[in-house]
This record gives sequence, structure tokens and C-alpha cells, in this order.
Amino acid sequence: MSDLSHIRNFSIIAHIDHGKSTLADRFIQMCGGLSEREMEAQVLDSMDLERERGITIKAHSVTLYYKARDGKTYQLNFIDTPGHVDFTYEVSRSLAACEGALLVVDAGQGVEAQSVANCYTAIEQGLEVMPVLNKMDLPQADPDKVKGEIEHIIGIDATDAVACSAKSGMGVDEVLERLVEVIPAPTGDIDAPLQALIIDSWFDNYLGVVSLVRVRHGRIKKGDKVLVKSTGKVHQVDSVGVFTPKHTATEDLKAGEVGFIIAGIKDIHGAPVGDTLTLSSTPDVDVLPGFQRVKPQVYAGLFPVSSDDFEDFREALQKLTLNDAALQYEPESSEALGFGFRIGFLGMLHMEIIQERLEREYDLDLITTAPTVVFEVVMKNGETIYVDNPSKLPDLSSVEDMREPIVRANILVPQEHLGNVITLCIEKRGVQRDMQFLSSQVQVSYDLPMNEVVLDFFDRLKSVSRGYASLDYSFDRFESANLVKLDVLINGEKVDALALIVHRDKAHYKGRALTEKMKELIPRQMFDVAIQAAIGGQIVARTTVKALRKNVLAKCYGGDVSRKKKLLEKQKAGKKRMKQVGSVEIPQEAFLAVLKVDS
Ligand SMILES: Nc1nc2c(ncn2[C@@H]2O[C@H](COP(=O)(O)OP(=O)(O)OP(=O)(O)O)[C@@H](O)[C@H]2O)c(=O)[nH]1
Repeated sequence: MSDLSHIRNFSIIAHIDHGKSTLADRFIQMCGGLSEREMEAQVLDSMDLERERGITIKAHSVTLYYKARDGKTYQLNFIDTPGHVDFTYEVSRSLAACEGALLVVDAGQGVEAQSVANCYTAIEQGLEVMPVLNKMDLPQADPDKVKGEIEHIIGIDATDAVACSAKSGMGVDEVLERLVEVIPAPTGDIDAPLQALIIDSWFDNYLGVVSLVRVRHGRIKKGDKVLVKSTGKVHQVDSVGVFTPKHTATEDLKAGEVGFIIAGIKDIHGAPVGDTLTLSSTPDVDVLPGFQRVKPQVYAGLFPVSSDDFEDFREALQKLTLNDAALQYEPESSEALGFGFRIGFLGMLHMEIIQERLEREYDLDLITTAPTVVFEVVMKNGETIYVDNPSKLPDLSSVEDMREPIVRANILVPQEHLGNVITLCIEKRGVQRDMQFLSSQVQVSYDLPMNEVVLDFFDRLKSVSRGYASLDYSFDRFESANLVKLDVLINGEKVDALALIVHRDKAHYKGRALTEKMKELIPRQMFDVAIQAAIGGQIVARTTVKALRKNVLAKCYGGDVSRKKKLLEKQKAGKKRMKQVGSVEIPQEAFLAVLKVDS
């Protein structure tokens, strides 16, 4: 057996904004991974979008060398995890590479649902969880209260929780000391045949596919012939190394270590996440337990505003999937919007990010249709189909049963906001499953239709609880529901891209609210525009956008050229995201009007 006692592999579990990135930056600073100049704010959140939104999406790793008080130098491999509920699946992957996890809790804010869920995952995977109280510099920090919450809600001992401030640096050395003390060293045999788990793979424009791996046994070095177990393909290793966080080549990667491998693999499907690597000389090595495949939860159609952009759009999607295995798409054609793609997303945040990347990085103008979940439809002929597009719903006369996805949602909320949260859950057709009062917070679970949750539930929950409630949810089952298709007609023409699947009890209300909202969003045109909502053949709501009477420019005083120009520019910018449907110009917002009709 080899000596791995100097290695610590760990992740940080934290709710969004509790300070994970700030703490990681401190670690990097203290362990000298980067010079002061290179120490750009929040190095781990490297993607522009991530930085702007201040959230961590992709799991990365950093290898640091920490000289502890016992005089020994430890190799710390920190695997980053995303904090947002849409990306929960990436968490369990990152944890699979670790022996321990730091549970970072904002000492002013207390425990939040997302960290509870991730903590349970860590405990299930057999990790040592070490609580850390962060933001101790804040006046509202209440360590005793938060320790109590960690013990009550999560059920781990928090008496020895280390208190620190990632921002000021206070107590951070104590966090590192405790880390090497309580998190176990990995086990593994350097002399055994190579067995390595792919934690993540991404496409780099210069390097090709880069895979982050955790080596269980054996060693791997440049020039080795590596075998990808699931594909059976052999590739020659071009380089191995670690992120310090700079991309740094090393001589080899050994049992217990975490680092990257580059082996001339063309696309990420050639190095699937959760797969096992070995050497071509030892093809019989056992496959390590992998990860559950992620399934998209939300689907939407995306269409280029100009049909000339279709091929560019296809190429952009191909490139994005190189880095995002969760992204799935297939061509879709709509009578109203022409050719585009139906894309599956993990959640609304994922959708927004992809949309933004397509527009920013690939300079595409796209129209997105209202997102929908997948419905299970049992046909009278016994066949079961899955519908991810309302306009593809079969005629109800041939349908035996319609089923909608139900999620189990766990919500943590301070008592004073509980009433509002319950009201919201009832409004969203929720069924209460459990409620527990814990010191200052209440933990409630609800079964909720996923359709109600993915669209705006999270935002509503935040607003009814003044930001204090937190949420974690996961798919539970399909359940029969009285669902109907709500069609929208513009000047008497059904617009397929505006169709929705809704609960029958809410269909009339939704139809009215939707047509009202669309009336506000569709600009006045040279003629009246009638907006109708219909269920089956029956019209349930109608509004009209009155024809435009005078030229907008007439409003400006004759001489004010700059103002005129501004107005024209504004109109032009607004135009970019409009789509001509029949004779009517419909703006992007009108396609997403359903997201704005509740409350
Ligand atoms: N006062 C104070 N603020 C802190 C401390 N640690 C982090 N912050 C601030 O809290 C905010 C969130 O910190 P991040 O490190 O970005 O949080 P995160 O958990 O990484 O968030 P995600 O990347 O979105 O998961 C930032 O504005 C930090 O400056 C601390 O110890 N004290």
C-alpha cells in the first residue's frame, strides 16, 4: 500500500451567497497557488456569465499545497460545486471525488434548503462533513443559533464548528488546520492497475477535450495508452496535470489524486462523465459506479428571428453541447416561427444562461417560446408517449389519461413567513407532506406539480418570504391530472408557438390573464389585432390591440432631431426581437407572457 496520508480531497457545500467562492479564493491566496497580481477576484468562477451572475456552474478543481502546524505539507484538492438548485446533479459528481466536504453556512443567515439537500448527498456518499460558520465579521452573525440549526436540521454535530470570515481572512487558517485533521486521507494502491473516474469533461478550443479525473488506483502519465471503458476506445495521453488554479502539467497523476487528462479526444461524448478510465494493457479493470444521467426538466422552442441564421444556430448549439452534456436539442418547425430547435434544460436558470450565451457569444437573435415540462400521455390504444411541446399534444379524443410530473419540494422558512409560503403552495396546487418546527425555522415539504414550480415558483417564494425561504426539489412521479391545451389565436389564426398545457381549473383564468398580458406586450400596429384564448374550439377570452392612429414621430417637435433619432433607434432595437406572425409583429416578451401572468 502506498502512503497517501498527505492528500485531502474535499468539496465545499454552501447555499448561494454564503461565501464558498470567497473562501476558496482565500485558500488559494494562503497556499500560494497564485501571485497577488494573478489573484483576480473569484478565480474559480471563470466563465464571464458566472462572474456576472455571481454563481458557480461548472465543477472545477484546484490543487493546493498547505504547510500545516504539524510541519507536514498537505496536498489539498478542492473540487468546486455549483450552488443553484438547477445544477444539483453536478454536486453529487463532485462529491464522488472527495473524502470530505466543508459545509459553509452564513452565520447571519443560517441553514438553507439547498445546503441541506447537498449535505444529505454528501453523508449518503460516506463523506466526512465539517461545518464552517462564515461571515463572522457581520454584526448579525449568530453562531450559537446557526450551530443549533446545523444540528437540528442536518443532524451533524456542530459544537466544534470553525468560525471564520472569508472576507477578512479571520479564522481561515483554523479552517485549513481542522480540514487536514478531520477529513480522512484517500485510500488507494499506486501499484494496482489504473482505475480513474471521470468527474467532468469539457471542450477547450485549444486543448480539445479536457477531463477532470479522480485516480482510485494506479498511476497515469504522458504517453500512456488510456482506455475509456464505456466506449472501448484507446487514446494516447498528451498531458496530465493539476489546476493550481493555473493549468499546470505534472509528471503523473497517482492513486488518491485529482487532476486533468488530455488525450486527443474529439468531443465530450468520447470521455463521458462518470466513466472509468484504465490503461489499454489492463482492460479488465472493474468499472467504478458512475452517476445518474441528468434529464432535462424544462423544454422550450428557440427560433432565429431571421431564418437566415438557422445554420449558425445549429452550429452554435453543437458547440455548446460540447461543454454541456445536460443540454439536449432537436429540430422543430413551427407554422408561426419557422425552423428552430426544441431544447431541453435543467431548469429556468439553465435556460436563461444558454439563451444568453447563444445571443452573446454567437451573436444570434432568438425568440424563445414559453417553457414547458414533459407530460406523460397514455393513449387509448395503450401507447404511452411523452409530450414536451404543447402543440404536439394529440387530439384529446384519442387520449386515455394525461399525467403531469410532480416534484417533492423541501422548503426552509422562518416561522413568521410560514403562512405566506403555505398560501403560495396551495395556490400552486401543492399537497403538504410534512412540517417540522426547528428552533427558528420551519421545514415543510410539499408535493407540487412541476409545471407550477419550474416557471416562477422560486421567485414567488423569495418574494413572499422577503428572501428568507429556501427551496430544494426533485422529480417524484407522474400523476393523472385534468389538463387541457390552451390555444392562442392572433387575428383568428391559431399560433402554434403560443399554445400551453394547463390545468382545466385554471384554464379560463389563465386564458384571460394571458390575453390581457399579451395586449400590453404586443405593440400597436396599423390595424386592430385580436388576441383570443381557446380551449378546444371554444373561445374563453378575447382582447384587442387597437390600431395605431398617428405616426410615433409626429409626437416629436419638428426640430428636435436628436430626440427623433433616439426614438427611431429605440424602435430599431425593439424590432430585433420581433417576429412576424402572419401580418402581425409579435415581440419576444409576448411569447413568454405566461411567465408574467401569475399573481
Ligand atoms: N461580510 C462578509 N461577506 C462575505 C464573507 N464571505 C463572502 N462574503 C460576501 O458574500 C457574497 C457571496 O460570496 P460568494 O463567495 O460569491 O458566495 P458563493 O457561495 O460562492 O456563491 P455562488 O458562487 O453563487 O455559489 C459576496 O458579496 C462576498 O463578498 C464574509 O466572511 N464576510
